[in-house]
Amino acid sequence: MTIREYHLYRYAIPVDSQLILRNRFLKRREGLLVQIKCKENEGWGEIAPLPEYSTETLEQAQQQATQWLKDWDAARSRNEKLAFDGLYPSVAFGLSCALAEMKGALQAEGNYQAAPLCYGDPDELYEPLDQMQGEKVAKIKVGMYEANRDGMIADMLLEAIPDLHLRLDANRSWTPAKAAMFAKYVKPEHRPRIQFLEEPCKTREESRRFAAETGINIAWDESVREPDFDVIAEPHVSAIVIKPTLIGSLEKCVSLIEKAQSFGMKAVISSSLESSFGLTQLARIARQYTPDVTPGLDTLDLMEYQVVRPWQGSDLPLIGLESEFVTQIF
Ligand SMILES: O=C(O)CCC(=O)c1ccccc1C(=O)O
Ligand SMILES: [Mg+2]
Repeated sequence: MTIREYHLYRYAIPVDSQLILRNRFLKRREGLLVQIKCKENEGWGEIAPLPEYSTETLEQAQQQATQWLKDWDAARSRNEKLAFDGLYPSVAFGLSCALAEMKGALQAEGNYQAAPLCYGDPDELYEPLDQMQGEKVAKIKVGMYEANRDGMIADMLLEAIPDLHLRLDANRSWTPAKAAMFAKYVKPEHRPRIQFLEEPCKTREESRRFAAETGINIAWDESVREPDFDVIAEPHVSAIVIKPTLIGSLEKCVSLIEKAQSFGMKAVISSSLESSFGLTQLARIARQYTPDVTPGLDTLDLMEYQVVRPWQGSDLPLIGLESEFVTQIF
C-alpha cells in the first residue's frame, strides 16, 4: 500500500446565475473536487474558478492542480513540504483546504447562518429574516435599477424592521451623482444600520468620498483582489469581503482576516458560487476565523443540486461522486 493517494473529480451542475452575475450568463457551474490521503487521514477541497471573475479557466486550474499534486507527492516522499506560491487563486484555495482538512486544522462545525441575499424584491426578505436567530442581517444587491429606488427600499426595510442591519452591494456601478441619489433616500438616523455598502463607485477614491459625505460605511470587495490593495485602517471602511476562491490559499485568506481584525474591521467570508461542497467549507472557515461575523454565503439556491456535502437546512437534492454530473479524472 502506498502512503499517499490523491484523486480529482470534476462536476458540472445546472445553475441560474443571471441574478448574481448581472448580465453574464452561466448555465452550468463547473469545478473540481480534490481528495488527498496520507495514511489514515484524508482531506478534500473544491477548485472552482468563476468565469468572468477568475483569471484562470477550469482547464488551466485542472492542469495546474494535477501537476501540483504530483510534485507534492514527490516532495512528501523526500519529507519536504510544497508551497502554494505561484498557483492560481482557486487552485491554491482548494489544495490548501484539502491539506488543512487532512491535518485536522479545519474545524468541523460551520456557521450556516448566512446573510439572506435579495436581488431586488424586498418582500423576499421578510420570511428568511423572521427565521433568523441572533443578528438580523440581510444583503441587497443594488445598482441594477434606479438608485433612488434602491435608496427607498433600504430605507423602508430599516424603518419596518427596527433590529435589522443591512449590507448592500453596488459592485462599482454608481457614478458619484447616482450614489448621492441613493443616499438622499436613506434617512440619516437609519444610516448607522447599514453595516456596509460594498464598492458604491467606479473608483476607490469616489467610494471614499461618498462614505465621508454621507456617513454610510463602505466595504472593499473587488478592491481586495487588485494587486495594489492593502488592508489599512480608513474612516468609514468597516469591512473587507473575502472570496477565497478568488483570493488564494487558506493561509493568505487568514492573513487578510487577521489584518482586518487588527484594525477593528469586519472580514466577511463570502461565496464565489461554489457548490454546496465548497460552501460548507467556507461556512467552517467563517466560524473558525470570523466567529462574530455573519458570512455572505447565501448562493446555494441558484443551483439545482447539492454536491457530495449537504448544506445544513437545504432541501435541494444531493448528488454523489457516482452521479452523472460528476466525472473522476484520476
Ligand atoms: O457576497 C455575498 O454575500 C454573496 C456573493 C456575491 O455577492 C458574489 C458572488 C459571486 C461573484 C460576485 C459576487 C458579488 O459580491 O458581487
Ligand atoms: Mg460584492
